[in-house]
Amino acid sequence: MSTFFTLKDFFSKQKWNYLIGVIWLLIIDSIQLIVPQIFRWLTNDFQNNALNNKAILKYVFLILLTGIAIAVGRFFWRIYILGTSRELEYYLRKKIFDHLLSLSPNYFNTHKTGDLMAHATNDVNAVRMAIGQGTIMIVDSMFMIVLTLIMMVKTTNIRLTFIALFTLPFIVIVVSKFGKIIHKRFKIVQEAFSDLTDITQESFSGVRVVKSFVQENLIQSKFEKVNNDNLKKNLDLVKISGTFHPFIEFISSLSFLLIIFYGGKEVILNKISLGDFIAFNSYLGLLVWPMMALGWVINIFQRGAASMDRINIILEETPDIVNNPKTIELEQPKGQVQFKNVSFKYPDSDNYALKNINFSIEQGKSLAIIGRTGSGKSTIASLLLRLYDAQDGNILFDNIDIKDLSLKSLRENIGYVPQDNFLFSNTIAENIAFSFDKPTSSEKVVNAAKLSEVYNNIIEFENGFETILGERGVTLSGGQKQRTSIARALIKEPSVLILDDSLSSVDTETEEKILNNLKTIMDTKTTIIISHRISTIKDCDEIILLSNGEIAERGTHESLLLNNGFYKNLYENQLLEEKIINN
Ligand SMILES: Nc1ncnc2c1ncn2[C@@H]1O[C@H](COP(=O)(O)OP(=O)(O)OP(=O)(O)O)[C@@H](O)[C@H]1O
Repeated sequence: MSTFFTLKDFFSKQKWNYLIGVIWLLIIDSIQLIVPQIFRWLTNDFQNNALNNKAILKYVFLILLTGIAIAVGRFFWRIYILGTSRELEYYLRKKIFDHLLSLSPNYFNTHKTGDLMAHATNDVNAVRMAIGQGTIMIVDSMFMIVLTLIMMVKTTNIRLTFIALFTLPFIVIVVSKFGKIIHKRFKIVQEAFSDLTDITQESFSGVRVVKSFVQENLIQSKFEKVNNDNLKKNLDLVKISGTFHPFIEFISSLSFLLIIFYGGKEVILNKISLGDFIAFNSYLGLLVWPMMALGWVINIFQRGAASMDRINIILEETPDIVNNPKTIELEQPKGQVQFKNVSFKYPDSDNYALKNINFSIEQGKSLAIIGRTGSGKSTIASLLLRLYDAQDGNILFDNIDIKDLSLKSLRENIGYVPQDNFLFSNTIAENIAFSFDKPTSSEKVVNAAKLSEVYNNIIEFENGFETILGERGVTLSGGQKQRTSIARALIKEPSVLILDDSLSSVDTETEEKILNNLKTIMDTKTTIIISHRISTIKDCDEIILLSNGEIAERGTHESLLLNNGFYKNLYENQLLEEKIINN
């Protein structure tokens, strides 16, 4: 039960709904117990020749009335208990989603999206079933067992009731043995489903790569393997559930045999009336269902508990990057950035991605970071945004250690254009205005689009800024995506703008226009440009050249050329490339 402790807030909020539902359930159960009594009266009247038309009508009316009452009552307990379990589904999904959002980026490097999706769907469903259907069955079966036993003793005698209960201990043993196996197998089934969701998600996210490399067969066979594995694990579960239920049904129905034998004898010996015997059998019929329900409850609870275990693992995960107890908010940010002896290793990596990095950018100045692929350029941006924390050294924003700033304040003041330029399946306007909680003025959106030189492309689309992007709409070209991402960062009017290789798909003419636009709006702000192209960064106030995570060269474009180092080499190679292309 401690597995479900995570849901205590939900239960304390919803306890009244559950209580009302349970009360309705108990009322209906009690009404159900009247039905065998009606049969008993009817049989006894019949046996005593007291059954006339009026009596038959009375019994028909009574049966009808109990039928209606049961139907109405069932409606209410369904609404209160099953309705509340739907609320639980909503609550739990939101809790998982909100918690995942609070986790640091590294969590998502080590956990597959498909797996997380499976938790939010199948596992949440299994918990809902346990809390909804499971609760109904446990309350229902316990109450029915107790009341039915009382009615059985009252209708006949304690001896016959004990005989009817002969099978109960066997049921308890079978239930506990099977329960453990079901728990284990259901966990395995859920893991297999996670793998299935994962491969489906990955195959279709990468469908363009799959098609262009003509690897449909490879993906198909991978899917087939996982699908097959999922089938096998489900069949293992079905086998155990398939043995469990008939077994329980068989054991519980043995009671009927015993009662027909012993009860029949008591009728012959006139110890009980025929009416009593029929009512007793009806009660036994009522008892079989709760006994079987106990079996189902165990099955459903074990599945729910297995899924809750899996969900708890996510909910217990703590974010690596959190606010300090006392955080500072940036009041009037200037955008000064300083790296002091910063060294950093990615989690689970033995090598330093950055080693002893030192630089400082004053307000209104620009810094360029250049270097071979994998030299650590993007890592500098990630550290400044506190997507990771450096193991050594300090990073200062306006002379405050970024670990002392609130994450919100720090990130709100940085306009980041990431390398992957991810855009959501929303309208272009919504993508550009992504940093605003409320809809922002279209004038701001248009202005940002003009500054990033994507405006003319957007207005050419039939729906302009209202064009929907992604799976449900238009696919932008690489350059259009990059410029839309730049607009998304510029609209924030950030104190620090980071362009991470954000002009690589833009032609040099457009690049120049964008850089000129930036010069005017960023004159009092800080710009960090990460690039492979020297044409993008040559006008920056300082350029640092990274090599294997270390600053190998630094200076202005002119001073670096005089250095005769790797930078000059790179510049000459790029000039040569340009010449070849232009010829
Ligand atoms: N999440 C991560 N976990 C482990 N290692 C990582 C991670 N991200 C990057 N690295 C490694 O850190 C090093 C620096 O990566 P980084 O992305 O900063 O390079 P970069 O200079 O920006 O490269 P590029 O020009 O290709 O974008 C690389 O060796 C890379 O493999």
